[in-house]
Amino acid sequence: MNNEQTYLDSLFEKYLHAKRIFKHKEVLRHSYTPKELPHRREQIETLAHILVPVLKGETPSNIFVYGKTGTGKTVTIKFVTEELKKASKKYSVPVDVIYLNCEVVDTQYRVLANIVNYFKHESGFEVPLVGWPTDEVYSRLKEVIDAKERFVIIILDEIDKLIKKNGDDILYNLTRINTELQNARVSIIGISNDLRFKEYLDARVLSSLSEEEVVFPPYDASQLRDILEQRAKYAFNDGVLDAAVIPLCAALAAKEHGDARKALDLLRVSGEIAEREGAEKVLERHVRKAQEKIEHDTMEEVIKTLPLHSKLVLYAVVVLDENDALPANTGEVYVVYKEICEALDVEPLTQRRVSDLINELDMLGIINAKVVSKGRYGRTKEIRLNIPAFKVKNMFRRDYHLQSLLAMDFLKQRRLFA
Ligand SMILES: Nc1ncnc2c1ncn2[C@@H]1O[C@H](COP(=O)(O)OP(=O)(O)OP(=O)(O)O)[C@@H](O)[C@H]1O
Repeated sequence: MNNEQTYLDSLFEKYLHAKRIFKHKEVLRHSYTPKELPHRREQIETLAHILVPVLKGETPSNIFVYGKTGTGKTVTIKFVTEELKKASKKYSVPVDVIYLNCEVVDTQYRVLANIVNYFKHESGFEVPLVGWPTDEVYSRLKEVIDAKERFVIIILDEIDKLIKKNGDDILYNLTRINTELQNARVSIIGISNDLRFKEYLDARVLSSLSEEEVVFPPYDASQLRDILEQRAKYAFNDGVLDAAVIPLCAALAAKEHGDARKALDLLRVSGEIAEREGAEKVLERHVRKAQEKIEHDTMEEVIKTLPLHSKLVLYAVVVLDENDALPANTGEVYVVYKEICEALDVEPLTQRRVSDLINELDMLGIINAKVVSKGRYGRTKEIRLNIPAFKVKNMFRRDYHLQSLLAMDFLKQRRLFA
């Protein structure tokens, strides 16, 4: 009882008196827009040069922006368009900037409706997010935009998601819209981290979207270090970061195609781990732990969102692993997969489809499916699990279908390998 009391007395004390690691943690969040963007001067200048005609009352070119994930495309475009808005006030040129993330706003209808609704305070009406004929929303859009002389810049972030799902009609319409307007002028900025997406565009649409192209190359380790240092100044208390921390976060993120988001996540999570431990300083070992945690969380997210049959195939691999039967070939995985389907009363897919799902799991890095030559017996796949089986099972515990398999202790019931 006494011990318990002492423990409870200090439950909050130890956290209360722990040295505070963060000064302003929100500075490390994705939603924060920094005031300076190290190593993006060239892209900022190029964009400013393309957009400056607005201030002289001329229509700027459409822009296609591309580069790998975490290379600062979104933050830079937001930064430059924000500056443009400030400058436009000085020169009394009305400019509206509409930012749409096409991962969320993912149909032609929604894009058009969101643009119409951006002006709702001015126009006094709103389009429902479903239900109207698309043509009608498009007519409304022209009407509200053209209500006065102005420049409207429409930013379509993750534009590839929209086009792959719906085709390029929307871009065809939006890039031609100026011919149908009297007063307003529209420019499009499309952002993508998938270059191949250009193949989805009709040649005419592509040439109007890419009147100007701006490329965002990946950051190297030393550039990432500068970015982290600049953010860390505001985010952490003085002297709490060990000298090795920022270089390590930068080096780890540079290994993965120079992703600034990854570098910032590593730094933030390292700080959080140190804080939870009640440590005085963030050290190299906190970064290592942070990396493990982030990898685990990302994998968990990927596994959680797999379609049912991919989960069942993965579960079959886990069963084989727990029975020391890995590496296995596709046929062996298929046998266990079919048993699992039977136990769940789910119609199994064909072995061919399952073989495709195995390839997908391999591409996601969850399993490893290596093709090996078996001499005159031809080629076969050797399938292994890339994550410890118990971790996959822990992730599955929150899944409705797999919960029931775990509950019936399918692994033990299975006598084939016992
Ligand atoms: N030069 C920079 N200076 C400071 N922070 C940066 C810089 N570049 C990127 N960041 C930060 O890195 C994170 C990722 O940047 P951003 O979202 O702009 O990348 P992106 O290229 O649009 O990625 P995605 O294609 O995945 O959307 C953000 O938190 C952003 O603030």
